[in-house]
Amino acid sequence: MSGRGRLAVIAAGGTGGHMFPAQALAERLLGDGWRVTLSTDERGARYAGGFPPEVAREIVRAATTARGGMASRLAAPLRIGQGALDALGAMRRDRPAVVVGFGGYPTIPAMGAALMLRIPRMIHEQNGVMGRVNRLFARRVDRLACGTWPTDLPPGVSGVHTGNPVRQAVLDRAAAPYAPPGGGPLSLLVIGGSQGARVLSDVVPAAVAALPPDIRQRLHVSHQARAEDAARVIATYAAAGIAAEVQPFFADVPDRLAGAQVVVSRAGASSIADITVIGRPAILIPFAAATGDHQTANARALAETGAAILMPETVLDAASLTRDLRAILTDPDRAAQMAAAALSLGRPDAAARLYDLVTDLTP
Ligand SMILES: CC(=O)N[C@H]1[C@@H](OP(=O)(O)OP(=O)(O)OC[C@H]2O[C@@H](n3ccc(=O)[nH]c3=O)[C@H](O)[C@@H]2O)O[C@H](CO)[C@@H](O)[C@@H]1O
Repeated sequence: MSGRGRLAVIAAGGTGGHMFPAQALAERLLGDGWRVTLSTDERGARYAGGFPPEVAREIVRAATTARGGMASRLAAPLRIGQGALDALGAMRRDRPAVVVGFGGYPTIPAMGAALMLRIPRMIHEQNGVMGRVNRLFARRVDRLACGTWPTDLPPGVSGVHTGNPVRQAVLDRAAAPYAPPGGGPLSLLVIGGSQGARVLSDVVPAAVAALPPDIRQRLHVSHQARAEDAARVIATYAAAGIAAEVQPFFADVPDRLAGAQVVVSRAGASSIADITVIGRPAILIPFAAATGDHQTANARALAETGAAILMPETVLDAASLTRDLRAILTDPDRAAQMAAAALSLGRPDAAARLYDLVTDLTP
């Protein structure tokens, strides 16, 4: 095994969008004999439940200067500095062979410490527009791996396209045969990223309730909704006689994706990676306020190949969504073509490519 017990520190934080690709690389490294430490903050640790238990956790102090009230913004540099000291101490002690950052403020301490100690370093950018922290380190790393092609790489910086790595549970369903919508049961999956999306709870149940009765009667909806939105989502589906499961986070999304005839989703990088690796038709509603509108950039490739319908939030309403859902659910040929187009964009080898970059850096 080429890892031979060497240590890789994986730094990720903020949302699941950073944590899930990090998990995919961690799974791969462990499988090849590496030891892995996850460096994150308390918020990031909430999304680390799926990491293999062999992965050690290093919870660092972290903060953001981009959000929050004035007092927390002013205190942020101090907290980041404390976090960097935590990370520096841990790295002096453990001497990792490589540090890989996946973006988010909690990666600043680990990436900064690796820079100071001249430990080989790499970042992975998931989106079509770079995140702030990855941009900060883009010139100070040995490799920049890209999930898609960022439109705003800093001048003189070149990236390596790896795709966005997906978790093993997604790989286990990769290219699972698609059952186009026919006369039998129909399944719709609604996901709003790792935190759920209020707008999907505002619009999707009403759109589904307006589908023709013969579709509604055969439909099962899995709808991820924030806890505060769940009651009204459940009530709308129930009033329309639609079988629906509503949860704040589905732990078995790969299975639900594999079983879906159509998916309504935000256009976060991992959601798109999952949809394309398994290969399902999608209606994508990018989060308009994402940094640099990167979700629209993420969704564009799917829309351009006919894998997905891209519906900007500005034009989103229940009637448009009903129209598009109906178009897919009543046209098996089109649905099958969309599923095949999605699959053609999937990168099931992304974790392996990322892993190859790690081993290149650590001969
Ligand atoms: C609001 C926001 O700024 N989101 C950003 C965040 O993504 P965010 O954390 O929202 O989500 P992503 O779409 O990248 O990933 C969500 C992951 O959670 C999974 N899932 C989702 C719902 C569920 O019930 N169960 C489940 O397992 C999805 O299948 C996917 O694997 O980081 C991403 C990567 O930098 C960005 O592209 C997103 O724009």
